[in-house]
Amino acid sequence: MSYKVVEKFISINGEGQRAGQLAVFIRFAGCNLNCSYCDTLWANEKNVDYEVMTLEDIYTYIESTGVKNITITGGEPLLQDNIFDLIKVLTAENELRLEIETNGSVSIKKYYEKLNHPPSFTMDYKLESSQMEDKMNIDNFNVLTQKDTVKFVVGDMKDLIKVKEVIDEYNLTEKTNVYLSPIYGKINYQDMVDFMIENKLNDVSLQLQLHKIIWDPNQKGV
Ligand SMILES: C[S@@+](CC[C@H](N)C(=O)[O-])C[C@H]1O[C@@H](n2cnc3c(N)ncnc32)[C@H](O)[C@@H]1O
Ligand SMILES: Nc1nc2[nH]cc(C(=O)O)c2c(=O)[nH]1
Ligand code: SF4
Ligand SMILES: [Mg+2]
Repeated sequence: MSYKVVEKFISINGEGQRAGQLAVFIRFAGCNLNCSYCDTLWANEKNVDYEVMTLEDIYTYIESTGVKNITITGGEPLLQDNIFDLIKVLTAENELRLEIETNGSVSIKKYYEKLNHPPSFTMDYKLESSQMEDKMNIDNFNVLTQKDTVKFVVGDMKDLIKVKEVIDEYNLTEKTNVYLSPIYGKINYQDMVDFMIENKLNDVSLQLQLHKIIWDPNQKGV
């Protein structure tokens, strides 16, 4: 079994429930979507340079870092051949905490049905600004748990209004964690907080991508 890895690195997680904590990142090549704002489009290009790694190579690398939080991302990691096997191995280790960044278009059901300890999914709900909203697999909302997160990456007021509608329609804050994150450089943070106040968005967390504040926002490998 082999995987197309475009980068692997240690950093702090800049996003999600474990933001600020050390994490080891494995980024896979290729994606089925083409979000208007994607900050890793390079990883989705057909001729991107990648390292072929076996399951054992990835496991050995992760173990060698001594870091317990693992983030698997991309690209769209769930489309990587044999990704189920890698997730199975990494979730079988009690002391590791696996987080998967996924784009909301791929079914995550089988991970709940077949694994004793499913990973934590951070699943985007792509809004109009992304131009990918019609690709969402809404069925995923039925399987998410308190370990998971739905993330809305917002670019404007219209996106924010939709966020509230989707949260209400699917009772998302009762099922799972809900995060709001700005498209980098696109929307004023204070306008987002004002919207949260005006609409009583309880149980929703505003998230700024820490790594884009700490490092150059275009820097890879951080
Ligand atoms: C690069 S994606 C890879 C994983 C998966 N394809 C997805 O979209 O969730 C990782 C996360 O970065 C977010 N992201 C990408 N570009 C962004 C940007 N310009 N500003 C804020 N978040 C961004 C995505 O929405 C997603 O939550
Ligand atoms: N530091 C850091 N944290 C992250 N959390 C999720 C990331 C991603 O690209 O999926 C990411 C990333 O690219 N860098
Ligand atoms: S789904 Fe993720 S990797 Fe794919 S284009 Fe959108 S943000 Fe980029
Ligand atoms: Mg990123």
